[in-house]
Amino acid sequence: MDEDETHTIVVKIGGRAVEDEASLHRFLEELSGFRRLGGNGVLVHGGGAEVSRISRLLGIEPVFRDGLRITRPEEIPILEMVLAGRMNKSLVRAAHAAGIRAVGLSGADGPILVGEALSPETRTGRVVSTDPSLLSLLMAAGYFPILSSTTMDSSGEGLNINADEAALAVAEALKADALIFLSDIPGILSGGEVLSSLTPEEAEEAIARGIIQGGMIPKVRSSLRALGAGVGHIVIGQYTGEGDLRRLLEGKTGTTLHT
Ligand SMILES: Nc1ncnc2c1ncn2[C@@H]1O[C@H](COP(=O)(O)OP(=O)(O)O)[C@@H](O)[C@H]1O
Ligand SMILES: CC(=O)N[C@@H](CCC(=O)OP(=O)(O)O)C(=O)O
Repeated sequence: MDEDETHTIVVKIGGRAVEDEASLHRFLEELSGFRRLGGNGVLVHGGGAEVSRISRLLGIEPVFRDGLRITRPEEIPILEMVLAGRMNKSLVRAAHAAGIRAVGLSGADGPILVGEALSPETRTGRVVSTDPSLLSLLMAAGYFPILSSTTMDSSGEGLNINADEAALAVAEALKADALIFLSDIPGILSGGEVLSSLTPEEAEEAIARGIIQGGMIPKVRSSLRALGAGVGHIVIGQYTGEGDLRRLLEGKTGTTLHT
């Protein structure tokens, strides 16, 4: 990034990527450097695997369809405890340790994200409105927002939004220059190889053929919507070591989605 350019990036970090403490620390150090050069951004995090682990301890067997948790009302407090609580606060602490003035939020703060349930039987939702003004206010004051995807509907009832979809909504609302999905895989895999780029047509075909499955489906669908919304650069990949953030932003690693 040139020193006179201001870039706004949205990074979505998946739950399993957060658990790799050494990589997380290196990523936050590089993010801190990006901010010192004048870059802005928001970190949206997941944590679905940890939610499932705690749910099972409490006797609730998680149910997923096409990578989305089919959320029952009794799972909302667990989601809020794990995502808006433990995951969010541990990321905020790790970011401060890397020199980032982080502020932890959930989608319901502001509210940044308001959703609606996919059907009357579930508390899994889709985003219906995004207000980025709280995020912009914090960024303008030098803070770095770290956002969990838990939120609410228009009557204040808790709602579970997939973190990939929350990241898409934020990237769209902020008109971000780039949307980066950091996961536990180096990109979209086909036959064991990372695909360096993918068009919307190729992505839909890969979903239809079962090459893209489970948690990769919401990531790819959110990427395709971000492409349609004019987000400049969309990449799915992994952070393993110093320089990966720059390489992901330059499309030199991971899978870049393009038209
Ligand atoms: N074609 C594919 N390429 C890479 N990963 C895939 C693919 N299809 C399914 N996956 C699965 O998607 C997972 C990433 O999604 P998810 O578990 O939701 O991660 P995150 O927590 O980062 O959002 C990978 O670990 C992998 O198991
Ligand atoms: C509706 C839905 O699926 N919500 C997700 C929210 C967390 C998430 O997306 O976590 P990862 O990014 O780590 O997968 C869930 O309940 O698991």
